[in-house]
Amino acid sequence: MITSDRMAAVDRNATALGISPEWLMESAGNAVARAVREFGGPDASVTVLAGRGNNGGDGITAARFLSDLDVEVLLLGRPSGLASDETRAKWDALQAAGVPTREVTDSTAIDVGSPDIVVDAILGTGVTGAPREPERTAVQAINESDAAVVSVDVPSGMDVDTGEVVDVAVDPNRVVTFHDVKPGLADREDVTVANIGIPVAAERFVGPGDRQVIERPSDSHKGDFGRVMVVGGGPFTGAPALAAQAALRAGADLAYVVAPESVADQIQGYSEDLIVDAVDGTRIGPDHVDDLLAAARDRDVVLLGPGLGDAEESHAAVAEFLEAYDGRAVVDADALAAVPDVETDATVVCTPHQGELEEMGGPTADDWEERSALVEEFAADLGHTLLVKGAHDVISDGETTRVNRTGNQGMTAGGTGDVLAGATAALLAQVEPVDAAALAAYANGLAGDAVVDRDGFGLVAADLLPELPRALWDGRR
Ligand SMILES: NC(=O)C1=CN([C@@H]2O[C@H](COP(=O)(O)OP(=O)(O)OC[C@H]3O[C@@H](n4cnc5c(N)ncnc54)[C@H](O)[C@@H]3O)[C@@H](O)[C@H]2O)[C@H](O)CC1
Ligand SMILES: [K+]
Repeated sequence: MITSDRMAAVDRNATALGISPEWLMESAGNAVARAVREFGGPDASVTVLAGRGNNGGDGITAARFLSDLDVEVLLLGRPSGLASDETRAKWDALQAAGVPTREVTDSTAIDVGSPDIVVDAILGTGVTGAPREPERTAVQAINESDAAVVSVDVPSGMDVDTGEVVDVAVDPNRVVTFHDVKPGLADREDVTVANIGIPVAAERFVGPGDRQVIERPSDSHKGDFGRVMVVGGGPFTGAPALAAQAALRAGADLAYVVAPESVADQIQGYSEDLIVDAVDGTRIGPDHVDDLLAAARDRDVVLLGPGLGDAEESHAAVAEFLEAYDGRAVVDADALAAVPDVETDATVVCTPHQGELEEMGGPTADDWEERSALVEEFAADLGHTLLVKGAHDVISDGETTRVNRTGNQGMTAGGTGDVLAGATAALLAQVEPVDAAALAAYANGLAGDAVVDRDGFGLVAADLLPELPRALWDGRR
């Protein structure tokens, strides 16, 4: 099952793998044409009703595959109004093939005729709200015709994510949907799924399409993108500072560091963008837990671990905090050891490297494919999301598992994990855990690739910070 948002992300990932939207449309049109032949027999007459989006492009492509039959295309609009390059290319190919077409701009001029089969390629996953004109009349004309109806991808007018019909939708005899079943089509017996050549890699590997989960609407307010609180420092100071700065670079509105007073000034010294709150002493310990819980109430995500150290008292503090906390948390570094023994209502993303995973009782495997299956099982047992760092990062919540391939051997430098944890925390304030962890891993690796491509090896963790925005947004706004 796949939602339309995830489908759009996977499409984009396929493009990045060299599989162009035009190829996918060619496969989609071919699949529809095959279904029409199966359904209508060798002598069927066919009318394709095509909208201006890519759903229409699939129908236009199908008509070319059916050019040996009595086939006609009704385009709802003008060719100049076709929405994408690939649909225009398919329209030109249809014209060159000499398939008869009609352009209808006025809904009163819609005449489906009396073919054996109508192909419904009016609206697909790009529909918003109820069909407008002339699409609305076209939907009704299909439902009133005596023809058998084959819908392309989704019955036009239906919301594929919910199955809801706002006003009118096509009532088909068959739906040829692409790549995977959409939630709104589950439990229907008239649906077939066509493989259109999107490889497993486009879903499994995190890619540029995974960036589409984050948005920054123009009417946003301060705080909409999260307040992140980093709990750490004591034996180390750079780690919490890096993590908090990474949270800001990954889009958080405010980043707080709660650290022992012995190091608070030093942490503040790294950046004026950080809000540093000092607690007594030289280590985070159980005495601080009440204050941490109180502070966490006003924060969207808590990141536990950067620079915390492995003192017994700090370990105990993490465990006590998680037992009482029910918000969102990222757990990294020395804080990870507390997780397996803790009962918590918190939504937790753990970011171990292979060694830390094993210390948590997790699996080990050299081969990343085997590792990803084992990490999925362990995440399910643990009840938390895991981001296991390595040459191939494995991200799993026990159900959905993704693998990230960005990054390079320059990133073995100290502190890159703190940057990743901070970015994960920022994204966890905005999106679901597995999406946050996958995107953080992707962006962190891409940032490292940008630095090393430009400068060569010798990267330090702070180099990643200014690269994170481009890695996440690629100039999109
Ligand atoms: N990977 C795949 O699954 C592939 C799917 N393909 C097909 O592409 C469509 C989605 O295409 P898209 O262009 O995004 O959207 P639509 O064609 O569904 O419609 C957009 C079109 O319609 C206009 N519009 C939106 N809402 C309404 C409305 N309520 N009333 C009237 N008009 C509306 C909008 O302005 C656009 O012009 C998917 O379903 C598949 O069929 C690819 O071809 C192959 C890969
Ligand atoms: K359709």
